[in-house]
Amino acid sequence: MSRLPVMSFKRVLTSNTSENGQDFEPSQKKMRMKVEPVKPQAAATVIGGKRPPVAATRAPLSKSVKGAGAATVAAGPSRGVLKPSVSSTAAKGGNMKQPTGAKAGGAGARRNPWDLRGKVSDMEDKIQNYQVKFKSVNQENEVLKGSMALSQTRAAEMERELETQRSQISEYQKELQALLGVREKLEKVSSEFSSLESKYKAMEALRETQELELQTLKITVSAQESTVNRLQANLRVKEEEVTALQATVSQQRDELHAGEMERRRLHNAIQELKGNIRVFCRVRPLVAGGLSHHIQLSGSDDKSITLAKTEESHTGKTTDTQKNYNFSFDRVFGPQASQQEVFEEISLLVQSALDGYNVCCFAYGQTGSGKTYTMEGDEFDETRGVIPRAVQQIFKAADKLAAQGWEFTFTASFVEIYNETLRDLLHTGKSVKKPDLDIRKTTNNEVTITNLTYKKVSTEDQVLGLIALANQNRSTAQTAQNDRSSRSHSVFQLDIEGVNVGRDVKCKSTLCLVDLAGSERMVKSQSQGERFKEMTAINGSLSNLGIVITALANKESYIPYRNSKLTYLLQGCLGGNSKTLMFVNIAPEPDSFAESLNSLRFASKVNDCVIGTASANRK
Ligand SMILES: Nc1ncnc2c1ncn2[C@@H]1O[C@H](COP(=O)(O)OP(=O)(O)OP(=O)(O)O)[C@@H](O)[C@H]1O
Repeated sequence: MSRLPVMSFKRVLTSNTSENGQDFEPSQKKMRMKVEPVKPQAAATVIGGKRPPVAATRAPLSKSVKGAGAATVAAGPSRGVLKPSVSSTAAKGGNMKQPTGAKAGGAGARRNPWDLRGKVSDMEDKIQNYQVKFKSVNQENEVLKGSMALSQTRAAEMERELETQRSQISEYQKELQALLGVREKLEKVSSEFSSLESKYKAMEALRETQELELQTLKITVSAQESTVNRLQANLRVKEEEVTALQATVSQQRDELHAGEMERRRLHNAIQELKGNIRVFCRVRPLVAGGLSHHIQLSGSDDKSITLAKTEESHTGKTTDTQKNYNFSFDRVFGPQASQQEVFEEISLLVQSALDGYNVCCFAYGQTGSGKTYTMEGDEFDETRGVIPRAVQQIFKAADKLAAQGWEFTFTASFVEIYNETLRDLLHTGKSVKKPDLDIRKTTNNEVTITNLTYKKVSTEDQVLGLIALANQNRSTAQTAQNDRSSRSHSVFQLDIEGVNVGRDVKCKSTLCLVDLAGSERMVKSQSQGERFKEMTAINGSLSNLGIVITALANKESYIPYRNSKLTYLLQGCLGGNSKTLMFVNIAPEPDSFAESLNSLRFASKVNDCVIGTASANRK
């Protein structure tokens, strides 16, 4: 601040004062007139913007220092204006000695070079003037210092205020931060809210859809309820009908059962009328074809057979005599009779087996007469024999009876009797030594064979499989011992057990199908050694069969069943509680005449027997 007067001083000299002092121009009076109205505002502008305090202090200063000086110094650019002020002061003060020449010369007049005193006087005026000015500046400086102190105080106050405001701003910033956090939360909440709102809208839409569906469902349910009501009403009607039908069914079942029992009774009565032992004769066709002349079958019925033998006259003088041997049986089948025809007659007895009666069917005749063909037949359907057909009938009938509440179990066995020794034809073991078979009687007086294979069967095929196995076992033995099958009896047994739980009825029976050994007489075969033994055994068992049947027919107290394995084994199927069918097979060749006659005689004896009334094994 203190440089101002110095600078101002020099400059005033430089710019406005010429070497020759021309700054004291005649127009200085005009200049002073211009300076006087300097306003405080101008000073305020120069000081630099802190207007209010400075303005307040400058007003008095302007008065004491003649305002124009102060204003001139402060204004700077108005330096030239100072000259008139000084001139004015000098003029007023009258201290300045006006050079005579100047006075004489008036304004703009220069002192003469020689007017040194005038010049000195001018210089002294100038110095005085500057001193005044210096004082004024000093005063102004002081004022400015005071102003500056005030300004500093003010600045300190403002600093404090600023600090206060800063701290307030900091507070505000914190609050702003907090508010920003709040705003963030608010935004989050807002977005959640909008998400929830959209969810709500979706839920609302769903609810509306579901309400619609509910309405539809209600309508459907209502429709279904009425349907259910209608159906329930129908159901009640149907239930009543079912109850009535059940009563009818029950009644019809009773009637059916009664009918079935009646059928069995009548069937049995018919069988009894036919005789519990029946004999069928079957003549095999000639191997070479054509007709046999010595066998005559009745054309009127199917029950008679005549063996005619023409005896030549020993002397040749008389005519040859023909001797006829007439036999009649329950049925005689000629060479043309099919397996089916033959079986139709037997099927009634097979039915009896299912009804609970023991049934025994055996084929008797000389070797090659057709016993095996009759009992087993061969593999073709139409030539199947009695055993496969009987098995088929039994399983079919059992299936039908199942509808009436009957349940059946079947057990099959196949045994061979050779030389009074039993052999299990269903044995499948590999051991060379076969277990000994022995005929025993159970506590129920039933005949059973120890160690024999008893197979449970439930289908026809299973039984056919067993028959095939039996034949295989027989043929194996046959190769070891020539023509063994002709000299052994084979006995197929099917044990049948039936139960009708609903009716509390049970039945039990055995179907026994026997292919007997060849019945040749010993005389003809002229057997010796092993063959003699075989023939003895065969003849023994066959003759014992005849004896047993005769004893049964005569109702003898003792029946010699145990005299042979065959009769012992067939004990259950022969006698009072059984139905017996005997096939007598005849070979049609002329050289078999004697054997045929022998067979027919044996069969005739059997045919004459009337075995007591059979009773079903019912419980
Ligand atoms: N009714 C028949 N129709 C056609 N062929 C028959 C008839 N009877 C038997 N045969 C045939 O005669 C032959 C002898 O019959 P089969 O073997 O049945 O006699 P078999 O009495 O059982 O003899 P074996 O005592 O040796 O067993 C067989 O080839 C058989 O096919």
